Order: sequence, then structure tokens, then C-alpha cells
Amino acid sequence: MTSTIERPFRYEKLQQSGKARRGVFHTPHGPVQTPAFMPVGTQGTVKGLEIGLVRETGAEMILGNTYHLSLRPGEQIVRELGGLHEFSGWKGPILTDSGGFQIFSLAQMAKITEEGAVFRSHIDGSKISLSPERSIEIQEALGSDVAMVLDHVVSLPNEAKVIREACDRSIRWAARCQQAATRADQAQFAIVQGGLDENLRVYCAEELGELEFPGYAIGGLSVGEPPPEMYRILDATCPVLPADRPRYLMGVGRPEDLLEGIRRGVDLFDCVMPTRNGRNALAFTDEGTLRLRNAKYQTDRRPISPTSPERVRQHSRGYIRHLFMAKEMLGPILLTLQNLAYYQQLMAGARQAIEEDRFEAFYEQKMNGWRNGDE
Ligand SMILES: Cc1cccc2c(=O)nc(N)[nH]c12
Repeated sequence: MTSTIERPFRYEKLQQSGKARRGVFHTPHGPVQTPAFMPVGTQGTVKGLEIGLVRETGAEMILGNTYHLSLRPGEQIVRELGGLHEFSGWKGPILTDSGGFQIFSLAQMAKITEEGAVFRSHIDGSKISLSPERSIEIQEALGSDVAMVLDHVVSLPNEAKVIREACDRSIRWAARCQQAATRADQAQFAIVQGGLDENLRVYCAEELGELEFPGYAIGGLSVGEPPPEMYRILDATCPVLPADRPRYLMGVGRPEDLLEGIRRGVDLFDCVMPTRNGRNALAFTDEGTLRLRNAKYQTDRRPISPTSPERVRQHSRGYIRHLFMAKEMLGPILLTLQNLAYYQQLMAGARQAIEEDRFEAFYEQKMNGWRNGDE
């Protein structure tokens, strides 16, 4: 058995139920039980929650972001403050995205060349350039455990030629990221692109597989395509990815998308949905979503759900509705807690169902609850 020093990153598959995998992803900051959901902590904080509360929801790994943290406060300041773990207080594994998605979604007037991307900061309009090498330099200064390679994300739908060129560039950039690595305690995950073209996705996954990354992400989805299209791409891509490496579906998704992803062999997920919707008065439960500003909850004395975390379950729906109507800070905090805990409970249930080889039954039970629940 090789020590964790020689192989600080290792994915161990424990059980399978159909294509659903139960595993453990070992990192220098501890193991991650998979399938796992990673809360998004873009600017070094999961919005609205003190970091101990994030841990209390059951999360084992969180996200940070290269684009945001390099613009503010700057990766050298984060490094001088001890790196992202000490900076944020999160002691477990941290994954940082490379900035590839933010160039496409946030930056202004981005120009992409083979060298990298040049764009204007969305904060102060200053000119920024981000190359594969620069992205890795930032992520190594941040000190995350997993660094995503810089990829060229294009909007969908798009011309086949544009998608193909961005996919080929992403493969070349992934190799450049690998060459730029200097830290043995940071793993890089490659990102499969290729739009909604199954053949291009398979080609991209095979090319990146040749480069032997410690983990593989499926990117370029959850960018507006219909869910069945995303599932079709997963059906084509997952089987081609190395079976002994973690598979991470970026930016996904709703609770049903997580189960559909797990059914197809995905191990890791991240999404702003539970936190962003929590701040906007939407609660995820086994009976579907509750929009707490709805007048029907005004005198509803029930908790959000019987399985809500105690800090949330102690309050009525009517009280939480009041908090949102009064624009009190506690409203977004309570529903962020509710939604992150719900996503973690869903992952824990999925892990147990895979262990007991009954994932399909678990999937059907959850889908029925969400379909038939009282909104
Ligand atoms: C955060 C995110 C969501 C969704 C897709 C992507 C992607 O394709 N590439 C990167 N680097 N990040 C993504």
C-alpha cells in the first residue's frame, strides 16, 4: 500500500450499484466520501454561513475561485495570510476553479487567443490576462488541494467549428497547465469540453485521458442546455473517462440533476443553486421546493421539513417568511443552511443506497417525492 506521501491524491472505488459509484477521494487535507456535493465558496466564504456551520451541514470539500480571488484580495495576499485554508478557516479539502468559466460568464470584453484570455475585471475594469500558466500560478499561491485546468468555455448553442476549436484549445491548455505545475501537494483536474457533440466529447475525454490527470471534470454543461441533453452527454462521456479517477460534473445542479449524474457514474458536484436560491427564499425539501415568500406560509407553524437541521427546524415557516418579507439577514442564512444540509443529506442517502446496491430504488423514491410533493 503506497503511503499518502507518494500518492497524496488517490480515488478508491468501494461499491457500485448499476453505474452509480461509491468511493473515497483521498487528499492531503483529508478524505472525501463520494458521491459528494461541494458548496461554492467563490470569494473564500460560502455566502452567509460562518465556516463552522458549513462543516455542520456535512460538507467535506468546498470550492474557491481563481478569477475572483486573484482580482480581490489578490492571490499573493491570500498566500501571505497562510493560503486559502487558513484564510477561510476551512480545514478540509478545497478545489479552485481555474477562471475558465468566469472569462465566459463574468469578465468584460474577453479576447481569447492561443496564449490565453485578456479581459477587463468586472470589479474595476482593469485589464487582466489569464493564461494556463498564470491560472496555475494563482492556484498554487492560493494553495488549494485541487486546481482545475484553464479551459476555453463557449456558449451553447454555437457553430460546430467554434466548439471544436475551443475543445482542441482546452486540450492544449490542459497540457500546458500540467507542465506549469510545481506543487506536489496540489492535483490538477482536466476538464472535458465538446459542447453537445457526443463524438467530440469522447475524443476530448480520450485525449485528456492520455495525459493521466488525477481527476476529470465534465465542463461546458449547465450552460443553458435542456437537462436531457446534459444526461445524453454524460451517457457518452463517463464510460470513456478513467474508472480509477474521480469524475466531477461542474456547475450542477438541481437535486434531480445530482441523482441523474450519480446514476451515470459522476462522483463530485458543485453548484450555486442551494446557496443562491436559499438567499432568495427558496427551500429544497423531499417534497419539492418551497417559495417562502408565498402568502400561504404566513401562519404556517410547521418547520421547513422534519429533517431540517435543528437550527432551522426550531423555526416555523411563518417566521422564516417574515424574515424575508422584513429583509432580515437571518432569512437567507437559515435557508442557506437548510439547502446545503438538504444536499448533503441527499448525497449521504445516495452513498448508503449504493453501498446496499439499491440506488435505482433510492432514485425512484426521491424523484416521486419531488414530483408529488406539496409546493
Ligand atoms: C464553474 C463551471 C460551471 C460549469 C461549467 C464550467 C466549465 O466548463 N469550466 C470551468 N472551468 N468551470 C465551469
